[in-house]
Amino acid sequence: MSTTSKPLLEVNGVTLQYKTKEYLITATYRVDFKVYQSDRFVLLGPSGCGKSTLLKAVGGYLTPTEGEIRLKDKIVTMPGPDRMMVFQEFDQLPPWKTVKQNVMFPLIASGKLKGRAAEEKAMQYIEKVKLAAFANHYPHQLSGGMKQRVAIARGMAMEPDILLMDEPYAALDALTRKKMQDELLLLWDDTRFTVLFVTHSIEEAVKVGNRILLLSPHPGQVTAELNSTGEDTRDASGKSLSERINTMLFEENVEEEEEVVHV
Ligand SMILES: Nc1ncnc2c1ncn2[C@@H]1O[C@H](COP(=O)(O)OP(=O)(O)OP(=O)(O)O)[C@@H](O)[C@H]1O
Repeated sequence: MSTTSKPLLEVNGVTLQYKTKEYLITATYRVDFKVYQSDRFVLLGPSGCGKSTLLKAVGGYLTPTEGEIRLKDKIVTMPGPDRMMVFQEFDQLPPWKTVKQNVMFPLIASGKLKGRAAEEKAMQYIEKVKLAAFANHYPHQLSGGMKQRVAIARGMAMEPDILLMDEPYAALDALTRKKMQDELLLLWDDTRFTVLFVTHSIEEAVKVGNRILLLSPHPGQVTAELNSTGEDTRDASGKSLSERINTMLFEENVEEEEEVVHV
């Protein structure tokens, strides 16, 4: 990330609400952050602080009540191929499609490419994630880490500006989760994609992110923004980054009732 370059994604004073006839829930309140090219930007905060809601808004599935979201200076108003969501649980790859067919699918479904061109583009990204030898395999023949690479290749083949990942490892056991995080970082070393990553694990945020945005409990507001080297380094006072984050997130928190305003 270079602060002198222009941000890729800007979230400016974004308030997000869920409104129905019966209720109004404020999920985030006036959130600001900027994501730069090749950032691994993590949204971190307790359950219910609005991380997924923010990601949905960046994806264009939800319109801010207040503020704006800009991608390459253009206001986000709807979903688009410039923002690809990498789905939670990589078993969502259709099992009846081969690796190549899985990666080709969004290219064809979106009308971006057809036939041979779609196949070539898919193969280009399958090679990037080092799965060329498995292009004709089916998802059940792959390890979890390989499935993750297919899911990322599928997102990257669309050549989006940013990949969106919502708690991708939440359902995994600790060992598999660690492996998947390592795989993601290796892949990032090779390709330098930009990713906006949601988690509520401090450990995961410190490892996966180069920048971490801390959100307060419901409704989510920015508490702090921190850099991470990937190591849980100690500062001059002897406190590790994860300890400092833990203090910032939880020290003064009292368990709060969800704020539901009946209208
Ligand atoms: N579709 C919805 N309709 C109404 N309220 C919703 C909806 N989705 C989320 N919310 C509410 O918005 C708030 C933020 O939810 P969100 O899922 O964004 O939080 P989160 O930080 O991603 O939580 P978690 O870590 O548990 O996934 C919560 O109070 C939640 O109950």
